[in-house]
Amino acid sequence: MTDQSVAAVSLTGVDKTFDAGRAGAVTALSGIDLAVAPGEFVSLIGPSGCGKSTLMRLVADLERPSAGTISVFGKSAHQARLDQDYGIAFQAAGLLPWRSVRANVELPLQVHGMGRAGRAARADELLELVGLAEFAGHRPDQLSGGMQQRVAIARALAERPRLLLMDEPFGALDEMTRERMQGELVRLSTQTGCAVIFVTHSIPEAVYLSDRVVVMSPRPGRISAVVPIELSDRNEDTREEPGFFAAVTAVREALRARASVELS
Ligand SMILES: Nc1ncnc2c1ncn2[C@@H]1O[C@H](COP(=O)(O)OP(=O)(O)OP(=O)(O)O)[C@@H](O)[C@H]1O
Repeated sequence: MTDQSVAAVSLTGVDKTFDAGRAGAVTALSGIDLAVAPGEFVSLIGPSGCGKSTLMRLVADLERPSAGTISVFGKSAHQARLDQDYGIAFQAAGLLPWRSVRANVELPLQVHGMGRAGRAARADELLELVGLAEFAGHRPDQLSGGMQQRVAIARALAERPRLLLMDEPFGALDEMTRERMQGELVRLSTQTGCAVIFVTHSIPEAVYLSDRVVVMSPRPGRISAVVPIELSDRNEDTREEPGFFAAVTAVREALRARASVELS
């Protein structure tokens, strides 16, 4: 059972500076405070270079913060990575080219000792979900970029994680597939109660998916606004509803407000 009193992810006073050689130091993130509750869906949005991917990489323990603390379900980011407390779907699909699509999806289950029949059943279910059932026997390089991305999402979901870290996972998908995947992701996160941190450049996507949209600004990367999204439901009609447009406008204005401060 999930302990609701412990944040899924908590960042406190987090800074990240990169040493960029002769170009000097780059402050990618400064003073980041963010807590994501168990089961909460939070999107990160902001202009290119504002540190969205860096923030995700810190949570996933692929980078270390220069200052501040990060915890994942009350553990250090490092321990959470060792314990594989989350599923990851990042921009590059990161599939193993020599394994079939099915074997890629089964990989985390295999690593954790699940038997052959259980793995196969779960992989079938997930490949059905992402619309790739008939490609189970293909190698990743026989699929388009968007299809590879869907395999990566299926793999991230394989172990029913209580946290998903997703960095522009739908960026390479056509609009119709993207909307279908958004619907599936909402359904999945609601059904499984998993928390999600989701990086996107799309305002409507962030609004459709999220409980809160975190708006970031660059140089240095900071959180400039947090917009709560209060939609009663997410279904096929949601994108046509006045509440949806109002939320899109609120996020757009938060992004614009920041851009106009920078230009002035
Ligand atoms: N390994 C690194 N070494 C040096 N600088 C880096 C490194 N990784 C990121 N940066 C810098 O940190 C800043 C934030 O980069 P990051 O990729 O996190 O931004 P982003 O918001 O995800 O951008 P995008 O929307 O374009 O994907 C940028 O200025 C980038 O150049």
